[in-house]
Amino acid sequence: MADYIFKTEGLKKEYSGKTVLDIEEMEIQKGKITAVIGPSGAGKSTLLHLLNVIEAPSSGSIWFEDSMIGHKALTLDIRRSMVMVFQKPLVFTATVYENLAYGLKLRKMKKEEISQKVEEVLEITGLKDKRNQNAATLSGGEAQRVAIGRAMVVRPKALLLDEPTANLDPANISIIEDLIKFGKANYGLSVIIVTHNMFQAKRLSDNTIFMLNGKIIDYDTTESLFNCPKNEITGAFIDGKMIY
Ligand SMILES: Nc1ncnc2c1ncn2[C@@H]1O[C@H](COP(=O)(O)OP(=O)(O)OP(=O)(O)O)[C@@H](O)[C@H]1O
Repeated sequence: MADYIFKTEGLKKEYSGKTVLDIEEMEIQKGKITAVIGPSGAGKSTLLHLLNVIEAPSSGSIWFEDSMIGHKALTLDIRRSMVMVFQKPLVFTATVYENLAYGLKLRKMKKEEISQKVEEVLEITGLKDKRNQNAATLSGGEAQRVAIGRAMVVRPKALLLDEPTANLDPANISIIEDLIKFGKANYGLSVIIVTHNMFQAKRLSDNTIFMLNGKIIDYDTTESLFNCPKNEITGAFIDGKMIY
């Protein structure tokens, strides 16, 4: 088995003839948390969309473990092995419990197993007291905890997070970061998180990718990238300087 969860080669994305993503080669390590940082418009969300097969690349190839993936080659098994969570939490107008149980019911899991898995996630999301509340009435932070809990409860192999804690308060950010770490430690999740929060990237990730103008400028362990960046532009960016 490959030691990467995703691998790409010659990945390019163009919109109306303008190249917004151009990555020669990239591997995302399995079982690790990888942060993607970079200024607005660098192509971070585009990269996640391509990995999640929400959008097709203009050219290039993507592998999920040992399988090449794309719109024409995506088995249900692989589709269910990766889940993406967006900045704006998506919840169904149903109880918190029903939201968390949804994906498990879809997989035709036994009631007792669903209950056991949902109880664990209710505990780690801190939503036990809200189990019967309509998720549509939750606060933004609680709703995002439901969205990430729902993504994790089905035990995907990869969790793709696009700025999941933007606009949330420190308490919710802390719960969500603990949730992500729990998923890595207990479910063996591979996580890719796009974040504008440098402190979050440092706190949470094993590896960090720095993107600029659609390209990967730096890709290193988080410790090396933040403590001794090999690239001058990376250093300037993480110091909060304008780089464009
Ligand atoms: N559907 C689209 N049509 C045209 N251009 C697009 C489309 N989606 C993204 N782009 C462009 O691609 C570039 C990269 O966008 P992307 O959203 O990936 O950047 P980002 O690094 O995630 O930015 P941010 O941090 O602001 O979310 C931007 O210039 C954006 O305007």
